[in-house]
Amino acid sequence: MDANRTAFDAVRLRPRVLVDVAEPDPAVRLIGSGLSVPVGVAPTAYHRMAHPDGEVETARGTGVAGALFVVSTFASRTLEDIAASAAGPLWLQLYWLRDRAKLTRLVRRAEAAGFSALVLTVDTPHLGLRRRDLRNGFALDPELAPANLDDQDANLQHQGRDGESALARHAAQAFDASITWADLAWLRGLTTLPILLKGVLTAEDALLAVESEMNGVIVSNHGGRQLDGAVPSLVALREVVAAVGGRIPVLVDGSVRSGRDVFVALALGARAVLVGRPVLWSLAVGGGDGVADMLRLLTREFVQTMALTGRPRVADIDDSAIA
Ligand SMILES: Cc1cc2nc3c(=O)[nH]c(=O)nc-3n(C[C@H](O)[C@H](O)[C@H](O)COP(=O)(O)O)c2cc1C
Ligand SMILES: CCCCC(=O)C(=O)O
Repeated sequence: MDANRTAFDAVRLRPRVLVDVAEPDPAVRLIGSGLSVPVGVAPTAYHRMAHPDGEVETARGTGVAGALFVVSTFASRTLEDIAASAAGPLWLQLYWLRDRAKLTRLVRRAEAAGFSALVLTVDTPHLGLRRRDLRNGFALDPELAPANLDDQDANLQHQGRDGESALARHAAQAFDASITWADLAWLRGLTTLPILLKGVLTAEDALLAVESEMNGVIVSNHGGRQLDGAVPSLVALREVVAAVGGRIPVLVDGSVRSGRDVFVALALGARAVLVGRPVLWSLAVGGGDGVADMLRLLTREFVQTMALTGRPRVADIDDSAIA
């Protein structure tokens, strides 16, 4: 997690001057959707831990800011309720469940509710070793549950033995850790929605994603929550962008905390970024309005960086903008 942040801080900008920057334009199109800014909400579980109305508020605030919302498999509100309060594009993040009938139902509901892409998270065959969750015996509040999995039997609300995390126990029960590249054909055949792979950190896997007819990759080390010591996502971005060679969009997440960071990611070849923890913090503080404020702050900072680097259009942002 620290290395993700350090990688952003290490980048320096090369501003060009005497360029007409009277009206920088931060808007983009991404996988068929128009966005006011190349930013999306990263999938994070259980937004009702941060706000009583959970993902419904996140969707409202994200729509106000003209950004994208990637809804987690572990959303704590139904896909239908989230869609009803969304004013912008929604994508659904998937974990590959052992129960393929359940996975299929999730995809069908996303299609029916108007979700416009799927994001398969591939860095979590098992949950990472999260020592704090083990020490505090992490379990969900009895009020909370994964609203889209009909998993009443999941025992997520029950603390287990000392040193056990209910999340890790549930992941071990529910996730299929045996899937390989060959299994992607099944998902590809299930739906016509675009599919992106989240959690790619190498050129080799990015090439396999292209060969597997995936529609995008999200370069991510899961915010440092999975493989401790993995390469920072901003560093991995360079080799992934080079390998993909513009054939499919590359997104990145991990410690994006300002509009300058958004600019840096785009200069290194990302088409958009996802933001995780700041969404939960702003949701806890101010609900949907808090999320909208945070995303508009990122947008203002991004526009400011475009102006002061002399790159008034998103298409002008390339690696000539960084030292
Ligand atoms: C509390 C929390 C829950 C998360 N839940 C999910 C999830 O359900 N699915 C997923 O693909 N990633 C999940 N992630 C990872 C995020 O999507 C993202 O990759 C990571 O947080 C990096 O972004 P950040 O540094 O801006 O937080 C979670 C991250 C956090 C902090
Ligand atoms: C069982 C997975 C929980 C959500 C997740 O991906 C995370 O906590 O990072």
